[in-house]
Amino acid sequence: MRKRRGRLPYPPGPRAEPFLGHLRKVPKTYDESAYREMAKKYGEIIYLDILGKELVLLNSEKVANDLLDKRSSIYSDRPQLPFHDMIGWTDTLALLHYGSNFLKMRKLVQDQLTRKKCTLFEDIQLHQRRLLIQNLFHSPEKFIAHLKRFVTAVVLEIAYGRRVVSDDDQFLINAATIDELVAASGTTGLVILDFIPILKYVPSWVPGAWYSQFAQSEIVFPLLQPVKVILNGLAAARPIVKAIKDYGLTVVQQDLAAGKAQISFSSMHLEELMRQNRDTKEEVERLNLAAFQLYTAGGETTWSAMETFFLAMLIFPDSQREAQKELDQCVGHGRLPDFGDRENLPYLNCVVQEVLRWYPVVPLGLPHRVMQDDIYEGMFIPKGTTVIANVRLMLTNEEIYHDPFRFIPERYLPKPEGKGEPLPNTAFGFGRRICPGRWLAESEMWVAIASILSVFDIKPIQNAEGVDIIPKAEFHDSMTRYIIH
Ligand code: HEM
Repeated sequence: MRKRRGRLPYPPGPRAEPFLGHLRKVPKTYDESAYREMAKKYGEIIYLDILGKELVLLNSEKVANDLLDKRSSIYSDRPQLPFHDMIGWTDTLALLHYGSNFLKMRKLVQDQLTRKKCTLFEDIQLHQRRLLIQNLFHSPEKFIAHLKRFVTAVVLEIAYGRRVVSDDDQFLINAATIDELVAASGTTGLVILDFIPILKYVPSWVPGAWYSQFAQSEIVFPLLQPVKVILNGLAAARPIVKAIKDYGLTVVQQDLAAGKAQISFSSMHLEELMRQNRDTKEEVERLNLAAFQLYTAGGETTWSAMETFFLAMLIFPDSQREAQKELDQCVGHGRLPDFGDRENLPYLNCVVQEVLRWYPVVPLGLPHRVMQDDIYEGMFIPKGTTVIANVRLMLTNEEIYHDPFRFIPERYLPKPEGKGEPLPNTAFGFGRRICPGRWLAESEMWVAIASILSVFDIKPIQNAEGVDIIPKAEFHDSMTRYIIH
């Protein structure tokens, strides 16, 4: 353990090399078994220095809660993310630095998405799930597209009051472009890589370096092809992001002027600002970014979780049958489940939780940054350190979750039916940055999962010999995680 100028030690970690620090000691992509080994060796909190960038990895829920939750007042900043800055991404809530603008924008979003207020959006979800079921019935092979459309349509209607009516709706196209950008934040980092080739070796999970994984991948992002052709760089995406950011609120402003705006997050706040004569450029821009964040943060994450649900049902068919048995008993065959059934379907509720735990959508959470020097259990954590919660490790901790790599929904049921294991709340992050959309996400997942299982069996396709092809649980990691097809 190194000493900080002869005083308190940093948290433990591998031995560093001059200049490179721990660059060569950590795996290049997010290799969870390597980080598991590291955690076994060095413990709940690990210090790493990668080319002078100080990082602390938190490996247990206790330490994450102690720092990110209980000391939230100093652990709620985000690190500098130059590549995301280049595409004009860092003024959105999720990446915004802590400060008064963040607090105001966070309040706007959070107040709208409380557990209670989410019930206001149930009709939107019920309408969209009906379309989801119809779409799955007509073209089950396009289930990923249907899931994307479902989650995107829900958040779009909440944000802007616009109902998606066709697949070529401009809002859907914008959302798809944004999804690609989030995933490809890297490819476009090639510009920087050209200048500082050593960055290629920075592990892709290091915040701001997601690009390095994609720089070498062969993932194709069709909507972004023109961007790559023009400049092969992130900066070229900036005007696209700006245009998409402004699109939604402009539509709402036009609808309001024409007297045909539907009630939505944007219309309500805009009208309120106008009523109070507070519709300054700054306030309107904050609202614009908050609305934009609703559908960017709320789309890909929830869709990715739904995709994980399909995978789990293929690999663990017994859980599917158990949930269907419960649905048959409680809801019967004459109707689709609705939110009133939620409390009567304990097993199904556990399925939703287990999807969030089994393969968390954001396995390393979003990075936090400590705003002042701190001391934790005798260890020194310098101001400016990036703090990463290894959520995947926490949610597969054998001391908390038995047989953690298996999908076992009943683990959450009280004893003796279940094991009374804790719900995987850490999947939504920590402290003042905890996901404000968590109630909505769970509600969308619930209604989609309950409806799908009440009318369909999820089964694997078969090869020419009639043998089931069960996909592997393999994921791409970008900011969120999604399944390799
Ligand atoms: C299964 C679905 C979802 C998962 C797993 C998820 C997870 C997360 C995580 C891990 C964070 C970072 C928390 C931290 O920094 O400690 C986050 C932030 C955020 N999420 Fe979600 N999320 C989901 C759905 C949603 C939805 C539906 C919305 C809104 C409609 C949303 C809006 C946001 C926003 C605005 C932030 C940034 C908060 C901030 O930085 O203060 N999320 N989410």
